[in-house]
Parts: sequence; C-alpha cells; structure tokens
Amino acid sequence: MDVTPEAASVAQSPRAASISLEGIQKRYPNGTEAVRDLSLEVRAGELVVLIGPSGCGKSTVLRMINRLIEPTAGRITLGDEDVTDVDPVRLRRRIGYVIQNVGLFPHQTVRANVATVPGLLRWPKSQTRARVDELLDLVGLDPTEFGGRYPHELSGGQRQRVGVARALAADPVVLLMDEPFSAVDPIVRARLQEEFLRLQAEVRKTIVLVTHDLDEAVRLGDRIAVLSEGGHLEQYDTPAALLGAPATPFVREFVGADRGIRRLAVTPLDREALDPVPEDAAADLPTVEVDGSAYDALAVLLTSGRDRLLVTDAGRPVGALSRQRLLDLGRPTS
Ligand SMILES: Nc1ncnc2c1ncn2[C@@H]1O[C@H](COP(=O)(O)OP(=O)(O)OP(=O)(O)O)[C@@H](O)[C@H]1O
Repeated sequence: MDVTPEAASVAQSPRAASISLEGIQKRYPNGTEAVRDLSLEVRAGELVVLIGPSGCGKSTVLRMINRLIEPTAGRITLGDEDVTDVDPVRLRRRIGYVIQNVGLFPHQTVRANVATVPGLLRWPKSQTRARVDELLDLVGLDPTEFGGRYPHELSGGQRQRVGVARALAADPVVLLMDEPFSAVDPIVRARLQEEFLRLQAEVRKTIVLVTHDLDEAVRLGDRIAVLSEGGHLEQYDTPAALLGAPATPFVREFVGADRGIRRLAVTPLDREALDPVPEDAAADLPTVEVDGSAYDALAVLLTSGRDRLLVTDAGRPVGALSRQRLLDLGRPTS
C-alpha cells in the first residue's frame, strides 16, 4: 500500500490532528479588524510558528483555534471536525494551551496543577497520578522533588516546564503556545527551547506557537508563517526557505540584513557539497561533526583562524570545507 508522507505522519501520531483555517476573519466589537482573511494549513505532528510585528493578530489567531475568541467569518477544522460544531469546553480539553508566565494556579501544588484536565475528565486517581509523574519526568522535573511544591517555590524555567506538562496532561491533539518562553532569561530560554524540541520529537503533537523572536522561530519551526497587520499571511515556508528567499519586501525587512547568518544555523553540512579530504594537511585542520550546521562550521573556522576545516562523522573525516564554500551556503538566493 502506498502511504503519502502526510498519511505516514498521521499514522505515527494518531493523537495529533491537522488544523485548517479557511478565510478566517475577526472583527472585535469596537470595530478593530484584527484578522481580515487568513487561510492556513497545519499538518498533523507539525510545529508551526506564527511571527509578525506587535498587534498583527497572532494571539487572536491562536485563540480562535480553541475558541477563546469566536471568528466573525471563516471555518476552522481540527482533523475533519469543524471546531464551531464542538462544545468549546470539550474542545479546550483536547487542545493544550501554554501562555507567557504560564498561568499556574498559585495555591495548588505542581502535581495538582498538572492534573487539572485529567481531573475535569474524571480520570481514576491512580491513572492521573501515573500520568502526572510520567509528564513531570518528560519535562525534566523529578516528581518526588517537585511534585509537592507550589509555583512560587519554582524558578521561571521550572514553572514553564510545569505549564508544558499541564498542557500535555490529557494527551491533547493540538498544543497552542503563546510566547511560551519569553518570560525567562536568554540562557534558560535556549535550554528550554532545546528540551522542547526533544520533547516534541517524542510526543509529535501538532503545535502552533506564537513568538516575537525570529531566532526562536527559526530554531523551533518546521514551518514559519510571517503575518503582517490584519493577520495578512506574507509568507509560509520552512525556516531555510524563508531566510533564503523572502517572498515580499515586508518579509525581507522582517528577517533583517543578518538573515545570511541565521540561514547558516538551519543549513546542514551537505556531504555531497564537501571537498575531498586533503591527504597532506588533514591532520592539523580544525574539525566539525557532519550533523552540525553551517553555522557551527563557521564558528569553528572563526575560532581557529583557518580557512578550511575537516568535516567528520563520529570522528572519521568525510570531507573538507573551505571558508568561501561555507559563506556561499549563507548567501540568500533572492
Ligand atoms: N478584545 C479586543 N478588543 C478590541 N481589539 C482587540 C482586542 N484584542 C486585541 N485587539 C486588537 O486586535 C489587534 C491584534 O491583536 P493581537 O493581540 O491578536 O496581536 P498580536 O500580534 O498577538 O500582538 P502582540 O505581538 O503585541 O501580542 C490589535 O490591534 C489589538 O489592539
């Protein structure tokens, strides 16, 4: 039987649903047209980032997906189900929601916070307890050490992890995240992002994440939707395509003059593009592992002051890369 890549990804993640927005509009009662006419498809198991300037309608879009806000026109479907046909409270139990500063219940322990939705769904106590422990482990918090603490007894990063665990508790088909990592300092943020990518590789949820931070979008997104005022979709593409070929002047300006550097971070070291291992000088060249990015290779070159490096696979040389070749990788195509 032939299986399309999309069907295969659904098969591997039966608990993730695709999302489809068709001609969505939101006009607030005061007349503000926050979103004029937006159509967007998110595949099951995909992590899509919404990015754009302040006020362009990102949060409005996110909150229409779980019906915290009702669209004034258009259709939103999860899998093959129209969300307007579903009771909003039931809908929200199938959609995890993580917001900036997390919104944990301050007078409840970490365990009780994570158990919120299983509690509403009246899961048996033993099942809830097992699920809560499993999730705390999954987000890197030891349940024995942290389960009984209150939110004010945690660091910002730990609170953020509890927020993610809580959102995943009832195995939602979709996870919506609004600036989830913006309340922590840059170092914690980078670590949370890395952990989050590992977590996503394991749980493979359909995720829509809103951020202001282009580096975060490039690091996390399978695809990035760049929005301008009124929720207008300027470009919807992979990070490499977005940085390599901005589709409109707005996107070009938004991704900035340093997009070449950013692009290196999402450019893999293509084995086909490597020069042969030089027989004479290989021993004293600096090295980078082949599963790193072109950015990693550039960092090695800059630190070493050399103009060529050796690319290795588990320590064994597989090719060489010159500085010029490396810089060409970051050159935008338009
Ligand atoms: N309840 C509301 N009533 C009226 N206008 C609103 C309401 N909520 C948001 N808006 C307006 O809708 C537009 C989009 O707001 P939204 O919060 O979706 O933008 P955003 O892109 O998420 O912004 P930010 O990045 O600053 O969080 C803005 O002009 C905002 O002022």
